[in-house]
Amino acid sequence: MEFLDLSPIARVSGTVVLPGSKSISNRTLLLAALAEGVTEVKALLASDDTGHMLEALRKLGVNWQQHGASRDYRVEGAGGAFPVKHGDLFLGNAGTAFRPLTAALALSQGTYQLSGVARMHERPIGDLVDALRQLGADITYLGNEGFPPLAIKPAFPHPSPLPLAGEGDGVALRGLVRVRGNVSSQFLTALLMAAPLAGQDVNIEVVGELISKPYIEITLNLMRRFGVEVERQEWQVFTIRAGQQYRSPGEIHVEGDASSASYFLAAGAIGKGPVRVEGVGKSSIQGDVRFAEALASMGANITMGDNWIESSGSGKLKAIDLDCNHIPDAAMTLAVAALFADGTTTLRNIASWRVKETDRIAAMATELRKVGATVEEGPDYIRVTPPAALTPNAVIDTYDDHRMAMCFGLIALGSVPLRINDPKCAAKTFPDYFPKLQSIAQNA
Ligand SMILES: O=C(O)C1=C[C@@H](OP(=O)(O)O)[C@@H](O)[C@H](O)C1
Ligand SMILES: C=C(OP(=O)(O)O)C(=O)O
Repeated sequence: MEFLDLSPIARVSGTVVLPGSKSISNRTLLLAALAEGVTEVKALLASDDTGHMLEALRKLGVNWQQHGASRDYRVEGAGGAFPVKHGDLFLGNAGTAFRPLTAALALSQGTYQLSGVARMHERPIGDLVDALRQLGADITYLGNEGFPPLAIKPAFPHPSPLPLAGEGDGVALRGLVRVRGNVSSQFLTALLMAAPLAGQDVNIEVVGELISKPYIEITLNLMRRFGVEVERQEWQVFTIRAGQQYRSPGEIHVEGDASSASYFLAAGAIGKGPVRVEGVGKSSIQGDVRFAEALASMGANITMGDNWIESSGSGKLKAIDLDCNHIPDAAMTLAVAALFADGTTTLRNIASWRVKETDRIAAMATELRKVGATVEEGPDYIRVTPPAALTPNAVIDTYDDHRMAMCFGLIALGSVPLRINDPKCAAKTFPDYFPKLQSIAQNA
């Protein structure tokens, strides 16, 4: 197993230009592929997750070119469903590729198989498949019921009317789809983005609580930029009227990744700073910019411009008790920052951590204990009490989870050396994370 030995970091300061947002990159690629016209995508994220989406789109007959070695791409939209009507797609562990492509392909009148890494085959997709079946989709589980891999066949004889879903239980809207919202918001995102392919009005009703709501805002924002309006009643019912077609906005600039920003902002607060991240700021459409608020409540000094955020601090943080449902990814950074706090930190409403790249509540608890923390875990929370002094030379396992690798890198700021196993798993969203962390570090 490859590993990375980190020396103690005495302090950090400097500026980091962020890689592109994963969530915006993969949504933009898919919408550009389905749109009429050519989209110039600027500053796309280069990582495993976007690589899987690009590769899948190529196989599905979508032409795209990278401009030289830049992060800029030209995508020729198919003007509707995918041109290639059959194929096997391998999507790694990229939720933002797997879930939205499942929905778009289920409404593309073709025969496809979708698979991923072993962990992707343990990540639930049943709620999305149930919802797509209400629209007439023909989807079969090739492994365990409710999980990838999936086989998709042509849905219904296009453009014949869809079945009347929901009849008999009080609602009889044509094209009514019900989807559960409490496992992953990516299911609703996937339905929303694919809805214009259904050839009729689609009403999506969210059943139960909707988690990770800010990601739905990203979805609606990008759909709007590609010319499709969604009518909504709060977080409950979303209507996509028939007759709308994605149209290229010409050019889309991908913001820096706000979740990736969290590691450097936390570093600035723990390692004195100032650390500035460039690429996200006040005008960001990503919910994870609100990580900065959480860090401020731990005592960090935060300043923000339209396109940058800066953090600094005394090195000592205040413990917090926070509902993190709106920032599920950046909340992992808070769990490690909690090691530098003056008491017990509780992060609540994070049940979705258990079905992501690994069981993140269990993984976080196990690895934090290796550096001496006292950790209590529950079905949907984690409680971290820091030790008097961090245990040196911990060997941190990363569970093929990019965020485990990235947030545990911050432990070097606690004056201890440590080893990170399999640091290259950071490539899911941030291939040069560790060099960038070193670039702002002054070693002790
Ligand atoms: O839609 C998106 O881009 C994402 C939604 C979130 O997932 P959940 O909705 O499953 O919490 C988040 O954790 C993931 O990294 C990206
Ligand atoms: C949950 C994550 O990824 P995915 O898009 O695969 O769901 C993540 O990046 O933290």
